[in-house]
Amino acid sequence: MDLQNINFNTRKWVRPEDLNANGTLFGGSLLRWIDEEATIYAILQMGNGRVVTKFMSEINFVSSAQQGDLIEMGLRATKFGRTSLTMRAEVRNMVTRRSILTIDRIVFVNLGADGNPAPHGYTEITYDRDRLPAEHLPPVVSVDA
Ligand SMILES: CCCCCCCCCCCCCCCC(=O)SCCNC(=O)CCNC(=O)[C@H](O)C(C)(C)COP(=O)(O)OP(=O)(O)OC[C@H]1O[C@@H](n2cnc3c(N)ncnc32)[C@H](O)[C@@H]1OP(=O)(O)O
Repeated sequence: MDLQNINFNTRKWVRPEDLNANGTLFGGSLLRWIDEEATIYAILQMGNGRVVTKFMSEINFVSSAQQGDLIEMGLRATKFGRTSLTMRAEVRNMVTRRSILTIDRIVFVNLGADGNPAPHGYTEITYDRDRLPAEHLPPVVSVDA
């Protein structure tokens, strides 16, 4: 994976409650963190609080992390579709830079107020917060409700 262009933003300290029975970082904790990080990234890129995870390619748990390790999560948009955004993810040890996890493709879909895919209108990455929504959105109203 080309790491040159990945931005590493959020850092985490591996705590006792994040460990599995082997005493290393629990994969479920890692996936929860990366999913949240990726969702925020998708909101920032597509300028909409109403986005959903559509697809994740295979997850490679490259190496484990130990209690007390500092890790950092990196994401980069790789494709702007009409209603979707594809990104790649990498988690690494902040000190040694050893790779911990990679996901080649995470796809998010931008939704309209009706809960259906809607064009987001973007084709380029923003490195700023210019697309960040200013307000929370009401929940999607289902026509079946
Ligand atoms: C004060 C400030 C406030 C700021 C504001 C903050 C708000 C803070 C909000 C927090 C927000 C939390 C967000 C939580 C994030 C979840 O937890 S999401 C939960 C898990 N995900 C889900 O529940 C999604 C369930 N799936 C679905 O609802 C439907 O599949 C979807 C997403 C509506 C898509 O439906 P669909 O029929 O597949 O749609 P379709 O038009 O065929 O495809 C749409 C796009 O997806 C692509 N696609 C479809 N299938 C695939 C596939 N298998 N692989 C790759 N791409 C695919 C298509 O190519 C298309 O892309 P484009 O070519 O348009 O770019």
